[in-house]
Amino acid sequence: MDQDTGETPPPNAGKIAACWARVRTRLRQEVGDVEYRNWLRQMSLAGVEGESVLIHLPTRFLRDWVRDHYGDRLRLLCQAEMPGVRLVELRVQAASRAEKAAIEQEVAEASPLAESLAPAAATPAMAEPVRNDWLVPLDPRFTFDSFVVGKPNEFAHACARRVAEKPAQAGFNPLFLYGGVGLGKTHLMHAIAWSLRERDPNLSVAYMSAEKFMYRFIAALRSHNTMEFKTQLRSVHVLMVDDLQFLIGKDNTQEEFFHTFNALIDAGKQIIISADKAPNDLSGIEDRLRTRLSGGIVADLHATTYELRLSILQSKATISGVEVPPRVQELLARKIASNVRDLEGALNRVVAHAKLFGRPVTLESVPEVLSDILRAHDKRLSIDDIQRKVAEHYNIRLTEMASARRSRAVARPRQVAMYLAKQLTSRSLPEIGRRFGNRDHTTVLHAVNKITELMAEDPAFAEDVTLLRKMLEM
Ligand SMILES: Nc1ncnc2c1ncn2[C@@H]1O[C@H](COP(=O)(O)OP(=O)(O)OP(=O)(O)O)[C@@H](O)[C@H]1O
Repeated sequence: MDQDTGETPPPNAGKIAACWARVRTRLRQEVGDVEYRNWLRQMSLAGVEGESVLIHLPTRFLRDWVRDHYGDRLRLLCQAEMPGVRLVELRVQAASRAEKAAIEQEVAEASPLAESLAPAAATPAMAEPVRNDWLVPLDPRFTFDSFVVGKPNEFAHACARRVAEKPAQAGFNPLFLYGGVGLGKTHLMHAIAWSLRERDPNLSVAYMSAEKFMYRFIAALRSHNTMEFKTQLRSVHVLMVDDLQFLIGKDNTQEEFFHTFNALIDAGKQIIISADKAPNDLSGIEDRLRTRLSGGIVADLHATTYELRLSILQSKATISGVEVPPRVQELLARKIASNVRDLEGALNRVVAHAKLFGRPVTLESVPEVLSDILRAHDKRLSIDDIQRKVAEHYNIRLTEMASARRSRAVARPRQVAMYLAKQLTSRSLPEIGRRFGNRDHTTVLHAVNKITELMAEDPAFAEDVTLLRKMLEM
């Protein structure tokens, strides 16, 4: 009689149990103790039905994990040990008391390697994930769906997707994301977390900034509660730490992070780190930590390209529900090249303005709404730039800008260039004159007045000059 269930086991149950024990042993030998302990030891044999072996696992996440990572191997071992068996069926069901006891027994007999893990890491985490709100403040906007992929971020994005689909895979652990400010590191980390939690709500995913890690650690030290801090962190399945560069020079916190990192990686948990630089360029980080940080995959987010900025604007404009004409998107994508955060900020302001005043977004209204932002991002236009662009536009030689020739074919473009130099740079009239073949400031003034006049008289000419100006401003 089974003491746990009160049922009489079927006659061949002993034989099947022995076969199952051999399957487990062989699996353990093949994958190693650490991997076995993390992913496989909670399997329990539920029986054999026809040609199928039924195996229970306590959570959907574990069931999927075992199926995806060990399914084939498990089937082959079962076929080898149990004649007549062709299939393995994995089901989600909590283990009975007897099964739990067997698992505990197995943990007690675990290898020296498993026992040498930091004590807190030995907590069986899979069945009872520790939930701590401070570990997971995720931004609902930062998902894979809202992340726009382009050349500069496609590798980092592909790595993030991979980790979200198959966490803790060899070669992808840790995942180290780096890049300049506002390029999407945090966004990608949150997207991984959302994706993992969507697939298994029981999975405990911890996301925190390195700064938060430090404050929590210091608070734990002060309250003599470091054990709880360690236990909380080491019981998670996936740990994400954002802006690791914050730990530079914080020796004690770095040391603690190093131990947490090791304990989790050795226990087969996934770690995701972000920083502003690649591990090798993070000066002030201990060499041993640097080495471990580079031990998985390192992916960088490059500065955005015009095309990516445009795609991001298109995507965010659609979400905003306000019509943002393509020309306005092009203007913003050209002007605000620093990072996505700034680009988003500019778009948000344009959208908020349109909603508040009920006015459409136009190419004319944007420079006004964003005057401060655009000024800050203005590339300093030089008189050289203007002369080159104007000469190119009117198909004359650049040297004509400074020549003494007075024929209309060169004099008018020269006047346009002087006019634009006055409009688009902060140079004085005498300074501009000097750059146009040492002309007097009154000649520049005359050019400015003449062009203003012609623009008022001739719409086609005005359009031409306005176009030139826009091209220069972009
Ligand atoms: N490819 C992208 N698609 C959509 N939005 C993006 C993309 N890249 C960045 N963003 C947005 O830009 C903003 C800044 O991104 P995020 O906070 O992830 O940058 P970061 O690299 O973590 O910056 P920091 O180094 O300052 O922490 C966020 O609102 C994010 O949603």
